[in-house]
Amino acid sequence: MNFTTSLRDSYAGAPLPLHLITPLDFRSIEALPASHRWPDPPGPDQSEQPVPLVSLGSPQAAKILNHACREWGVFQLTGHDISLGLLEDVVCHARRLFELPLAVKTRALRSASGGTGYGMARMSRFFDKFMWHEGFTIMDCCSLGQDARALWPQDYIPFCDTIQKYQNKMKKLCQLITQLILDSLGLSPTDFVEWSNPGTASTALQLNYYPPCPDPAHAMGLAPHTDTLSFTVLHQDRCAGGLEILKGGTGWVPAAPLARGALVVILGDLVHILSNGAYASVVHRARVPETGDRISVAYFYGPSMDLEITPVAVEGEEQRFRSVTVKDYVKLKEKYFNDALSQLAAS
Ligand SMILES: O=C(O)CCC(=O)C(=O)O
Ligand SMILES: [Fe+2]
Repeated sequence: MNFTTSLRDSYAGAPLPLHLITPLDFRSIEALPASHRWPDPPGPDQSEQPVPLVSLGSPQAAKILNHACREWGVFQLTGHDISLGLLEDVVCHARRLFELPLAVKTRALRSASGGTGYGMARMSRFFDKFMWHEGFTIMDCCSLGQDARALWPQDYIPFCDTIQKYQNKMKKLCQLITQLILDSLGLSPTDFVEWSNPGTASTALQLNYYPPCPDPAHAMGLAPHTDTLSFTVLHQDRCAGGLEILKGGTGWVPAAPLARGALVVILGDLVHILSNGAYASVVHRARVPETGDRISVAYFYGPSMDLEITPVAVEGEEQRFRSVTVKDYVKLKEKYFNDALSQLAAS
């Protein structure tokens, strides 16, 4: 029998009420409702240097990655082998999904204690206001088939095929990124096997949709948060009005793709813990575009839920965090959200 916990199981203990799962029917809205109006979110700082660019295979890659992880907690990635065609296909399928009527999308609604399917961002319960966002989360092929069949009973296969192809490619890319990150922290090949075993890795794919908004300046696409696992690989369908990251000492910095097909890699809490705080787990948010809609595709990647993470020892430096298993950290994040890291502080 397999006792290994999956990412999906770890949500089962915290059921959500329906009003925190079902998004608004955005297409029927003519003015921004009070429930979705955020008190003047501060705007981005356009003067900051752009997010560092790591080109896989370039002789500078390791050096730029090291700098980006320490100073930014985010980098753009080019030189990967995810084709523009596949990136476009996955966005096309996401658009086809989000353009379905709400009554059809709710056939694949996330269950109260589930992690997969259609619905609001899970973090909605931590905020007073609702976000201008709809999401669709995929964790394994079993729920993917079931949800896709509920959406398109006669025609679900093309969606499943594209998603599976994208997940397979992403998993391989994430193994490579994990290796680069662990190398840069001076960890060994044994650590790499533990952190990036494709058979036990924790992964989730999240399709994000930000519909056209009557008052984008006062709406919030995704509220400020850090990602929980090792890192997230984000594909954005357009360059305007989207991802912003909070850079220490500067403020919000836009992180639109610098080149066609450039992916954004956002470091998460697990790498922050592993690096004893040296690598930033970057706070980020998504704004709503001024015009039109926006789609982003986030692939969350981490090690087995059973792996125990202990910060790397650096001579002369105190250990900032207690050791924690991935599954216990996911539980802490579910309970404390943006305060989860401080719960782990070594006393
Ligand atoms: O849509 C974006 O740019 C951000 C998405 C994101 O942060 C997430 O899905 O966790
Ligand atoms: Fe995120």
